[in-house]
Formats: sequence, C-alpha cells, structure tokens
Amino acid sequence: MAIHHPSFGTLDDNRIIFFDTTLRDGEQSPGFSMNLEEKLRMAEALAELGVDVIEAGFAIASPGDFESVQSIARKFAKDGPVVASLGRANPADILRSAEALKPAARKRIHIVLATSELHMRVKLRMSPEEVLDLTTSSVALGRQHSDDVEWSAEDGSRSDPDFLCRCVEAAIKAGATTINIPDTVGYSMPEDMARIFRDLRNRVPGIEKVILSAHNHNDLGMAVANTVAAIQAGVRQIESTINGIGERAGNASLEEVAMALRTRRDALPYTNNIVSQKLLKTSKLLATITGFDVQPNKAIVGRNAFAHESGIHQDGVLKDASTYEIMTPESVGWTKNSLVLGKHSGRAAFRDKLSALGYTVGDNQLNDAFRRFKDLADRKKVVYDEDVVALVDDEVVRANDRVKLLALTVATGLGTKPMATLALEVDGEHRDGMASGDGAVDATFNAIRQAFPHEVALKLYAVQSVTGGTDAQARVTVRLEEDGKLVDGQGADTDTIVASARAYVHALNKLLVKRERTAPAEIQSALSA
Ligand SMILES: CC(=O)SCCNC(=O)CCNC(=O)[C@H](O)C(C)(C)COP(=O)(O)OP(=O)(O)OC[C@H]1O[C@@H](n2cnc3c(N)ncnc32)[C@H](O)[C@@H]1OP(=O)(O)O
Ligand SMILES: CC(C)C(=O)C(=O)O
Ligand SMILES: [Mg+2]
Repeated sequence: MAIHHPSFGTLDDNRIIFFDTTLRDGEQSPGFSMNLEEKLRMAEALAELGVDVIEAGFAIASPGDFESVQSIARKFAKDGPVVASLGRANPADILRSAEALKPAARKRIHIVLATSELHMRVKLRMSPEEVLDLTTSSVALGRQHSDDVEWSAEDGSRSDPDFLCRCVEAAIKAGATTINIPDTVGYSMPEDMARIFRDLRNRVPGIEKVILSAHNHNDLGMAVANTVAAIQAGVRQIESTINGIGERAGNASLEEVAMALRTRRDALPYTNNIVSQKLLKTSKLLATITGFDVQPNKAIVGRNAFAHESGIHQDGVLKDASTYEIMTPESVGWTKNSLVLGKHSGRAAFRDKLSALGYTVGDNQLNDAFRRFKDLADRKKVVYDEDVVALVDDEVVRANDRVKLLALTVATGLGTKPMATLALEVDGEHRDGMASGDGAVDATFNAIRQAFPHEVALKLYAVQSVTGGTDAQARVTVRLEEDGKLVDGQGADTDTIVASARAYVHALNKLLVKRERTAPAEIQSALSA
C-alpha cells in the first residue's frame, strides 16, 4: 500500500528511504570530528550517492554544530536531500534545530527521547507518564516548525513493548511522520527486530500513516543483519553511516545495507535511490577526511573486498568472476578486480599478471620467473606489480640501476641536529649529498634528494626486524608515490639507517623504470639513447 509523506510525496510500499547519519551519529565516534568544510564535502558526496535524508548534526550541541547544520541546509536550499537536525525532547533543542534548518528546501526535525525503563529511571529521572507527556508536547512543538518530524525512542529495543506501543501512538497522534526505533546499544538480534516492528504494526493505531525506521548499532556485529530483518518486518527507512562509523562499534554500514538490497533482490524486493557505483568514492572521501581507513577485509569498500590471493580462487575468477564474486567490483566503484600475488598464488594468476603488465612469456620463461616469484613471495607478504616487473626484468633492471648508493655517514646524538653525508652514483656520475633532518632517517632521505633532486611523496616507511636479537637485520620498506603510481623499495642491513637509504634508493630506481615504461614511445627511445 502506498504511503504519503510530507517530504517525499507518495511512496511505493517497497521503497526504502536511506537516512544517512554519518555527520551526526558517525561524528560521535571518538576522533571522527569533522570541520565545516569537510562536512560540506561529505554532504555533497552523500547527495550524489543518492541518500534521501542527511542528518547534518545536533544543532544545539555547539555553535559549530549549529553552523554545520545551517550551512548544509543552505547548500540544499533549492533541492537535494531532506536535511535533518537531532535534538532532545525539550523546547530549546527543538527550536535550535528549527532555526538551523530554516534555509533547507526540505527539513526534518528529529526528536529523541529514551523509553526503556533503565534510561527513564537512571538517566532521564522521569516516570513513564512524564515521558509519554513529553513525547506528545515535543512532537507537537516540532510540528509547528516542520511538517516532517521524526520521533526516536532511544533504547527502544530494550523498552517494554506495551509502553513502547503507547509512546509510538502518542508520537503519531502529536504529528510525527517517521517513527524510529533504535537499537541504541546494539543488543538486539534479527528476530528481536522483526518482533518489535511486527508488534508495532499490529498494535498501534495510525501506524500505517507513518514511515517506520530502524537505527542499529554494531556492538555485537549485527547492525546490518538487524537492519535487513527490520526491512523484512515492514521498516521503510534505514539509518546508517558510511563505513559504519558511529558511537562505540558504530552503526549499520550504508554500503553493506545498500549492496545487500541490490545483490539479494530475490529475497529483498525493494527499491532505493542509492547509486551503488559511488559507494567506494564516498567511503574513501570519509576515510581521507577523518584519517581512518577501513580495515582491508571490510565488506564492499575494503581493499581486499574483491581481491583474490589463493591460486584456486584466482584460477576460478580468471575463468569466470562469478565463481568467487557475488557482485561485480565495478558495481560499487572499483575499477577492476585485483589479483593480489602472494605465496598462495598459482601459475594462472602469475601469467595473467605478466600479461597485464605487458609481458608475453613462453612456458620455460614462465616456469623460471614463477620459481623466483615464489621465492620472493615467501619473503614478502604481498608481491606488487613493481616487484613482478623487477623480477622478470631482474638482470636488465639490476644492470640498469640508474641510482646506486656508494657511501653514507650519519652523525646524530642527544642535543645535536642529525646530519647525513652520502655519495650516489647516478647514471655513472658521482654525486655527493649532505643534509640535516628531523631524525637520522629524515636527514638521509634529504641528502638523497639533494644529491639527486626529485619530487616524490613518501607514503610509507616501515622497519621490521628480520630475526630476533640485537644483531638482527633491519628490513626497511619505503613506499614512494609519483603521479598516482606507487612503488615499494626494500633494503636490509644490520644498520637501520643504511637499510633505510637502500630501501629509498631501491624505490627510486623502480620509479625511474616505471617512468620510462609509461613514457610515450618517443620519450622512451630518447631515454634509452
Ligand atoms: C543515542 C544518541 O546518540 S543521543 C545523541 C547523543 N549526542 C550527543 O549527546 C551530542 C551532543 N550533546 C551535547 O553537546 C550535550 O550533551 C548537550 C548540549 C546536548 C547537553 O549538554 P548539557 O546541558 O551539558 O547536558 P549533559 O550532556 O551533561 O546531560 C544531558 C542532559 O540531558 C538530559 N537528556 C538526555 N536525553 C534527553 C532527551 N532525549 N530529552 C530530554 N532530555 C534529555 C539528561 O537527562 C541530562 O539532563 P540533566 O543535566 O538534567 O541530568
Ligand atoms: C538519536 C538516536 C536515533 C540514536 O542515535 C540512538 O539511539 O542510537
Ligand atoms: Mg545512534
């Protein structure tokens, strides 16, 4: 049955509204605060992604929060998603939300009030009757400032079902247009979700006039499962965040819910406005803004979400990707699946990588290179494209190393500025470099740049001990970036600074090889002349 909503007009019964709370609940995660400019960039990305509602903040929380909500409301003054601001069930919070939201074309006042016995008694210090009255008066006040009002029963999933029904009924009578039942502490299981929403739908008069909403936290890792269960039980708005950020263990991850709906249309025959191809981009934007990457194995947007390392899987994917991929990487914004070469890789993947890198090798050559690759993979966690290039071109690359480290001396100590002096051979020519730095490694890298000027970004510097004990070799990895191309260099030595210099020079040589390889033909011939 279709439903009429003040912000969306007539909605089909199978339409799912995506309410994004990355900028409000997401920002409540420690360390995830965003400034105004960052919030505006995120809001723009969320609109492009196709979310229906952006919860822009908690207007009364601070002048900065007010300004963010107001600026996002201004951004969507003509069209765009509904802009929401959260507040407690008191006049000051509601009026502050209303004020901040004024410029938005479509605005939602979101009011939260706890309904569980524990929260009412301990936190609010209110009786159930007081909470019921406050529900009515706060929603009625909200409706004076917007015809789109969402009422949330904080800790709703742990509330007494009869009392929850009474509160929801009061909120609907007072004019709420969306009723949200949060699993505030991530305690529920999917069956609980289904029971809560079925119960409300069966028992509360007027429930058919409002949109039911689920807001699930991930304390037991069930936020997405609970959200899907809620949808199956009649919920038509889901509240989620990009990368699943949010209070404590976070909220249901938007990308996971969206792809569950898309991939399992057979079981979940619902529609929504999410442009799934923009999921990765939005996720990466958030990671860049907050400085927190998702873990590699994160569904949908993790680095490994479409990566296959083991030979049998790689062989299967090469024959037909659907053997090991339930959705295409392109459908969420990855450009291609990436076969990550490692010690479990087989010949099929290795040959495929070689051909992707532009090498055609005969069987004998393949076997030789494959043997060397396995040796390398035993020593390295991941074998990057550059490693494969170096491996196959081994002799050529070594003979053609354009930069060689000849000598290095570093003076450092307590109260002295570290100073590195080194000698390089660059294309057969002797060059000296001398520089200071914030530490011995920094001074060494500065000296390399002085002897051989170049502009690259240092993306990673990592030191590992090859074995235990004080005589252990240090194995240093240096990752450099130039024009979006990454290379890793490795160096090992019992002296960490020497290992660092070797790793940097190694990476530099790979970069030079890469530059030549990607240069147009006429430049390549000039370079090799
Ligand atoms: C589940 C959720 O995510 S809810 C949203 C959580 N987000 C935030 O709290 C972020 C923004 N919060 C803030 O900036 C501040 O907490 C403010 C500005 C809202 C309030 O600050 P303060 O006035 O200093 O109050 P404080 O945070 O110490 O305590 C909260 C007060 O609100 C009351 N309260 C809590 N929830 C509600 C509610 N839903 N409706 C009405 N009052 C509430 C508490 O009982 C407490 O009142 P008391 O001081 O009389 O005991
Ligand atoms: C404000 C509400 C919706 C909330 O974030 C929660 O209960 O988790
Ligand atoms: Mg929450």
